[in-house]
Amino acid sequence: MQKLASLIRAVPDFPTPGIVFRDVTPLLADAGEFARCIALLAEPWRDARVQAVCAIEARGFIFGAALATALGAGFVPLRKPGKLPPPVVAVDYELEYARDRLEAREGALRAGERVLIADDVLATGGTLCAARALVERLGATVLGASVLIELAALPGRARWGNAPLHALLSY
Ligand SMILES: O=P(O)(O)OC[C@H]1O[C@H](OP(=O)(O)OP(=O)(O)O)[C@H](O)[C@@H]1O
Ligand SMILES: Nc1ncnc2[nH]cnc12
Repeated sequence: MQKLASLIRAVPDFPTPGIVFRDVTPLLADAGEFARCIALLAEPWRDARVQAVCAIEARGFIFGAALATALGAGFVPLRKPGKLPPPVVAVDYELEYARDRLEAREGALRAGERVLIADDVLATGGTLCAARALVERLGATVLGASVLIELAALPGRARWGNAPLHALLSY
């Protein structure tokens, strides 16, 4: 885990003063560690019969799509506004440093489909909770969430509540 963690760069005061940005691009560029990271993310969900991984644009797509492949599940992108053609279903949310909206294709998930939500970073939890609301609005069942990094000083985990939440690294 130490090698993996060493490939995540901490960048102070980005994108705004006071934020320590966790840059995962060095990890993505390391073939062995990226593959190991996906295997470790998949591990707790191997027996969960995940049918679809829903991940959040943009960095969430990288981990979510690889995780879907590792779990033998489909992949459903939850996108920023104006990227998906209509009809879409939308949910508004707040970030650590911005405000945004998530959209999914109407009918992207089947009723009761077993969904794992994936993202790179859990900070305030606004994004992950918006993703859950969107998936539920589409009629699917949220099994839990998988993130690479949890920022433990922020209230993300508390906001997510009691549903399963797996984080590989905590800062
Ligand atoms: O827990 P929260 O406070 O909601 O923050 C976490 C979200 O913030 C980042 O996304 P960002 O909007 O910066 O987009 P990007 O993936 O397009 O870089 C990150 O990838 C998560 O999706
Ligand atoms: N501190 C942070 N680093 C990287 N991505 C983030 N998304 C929200 N907060 C973040």
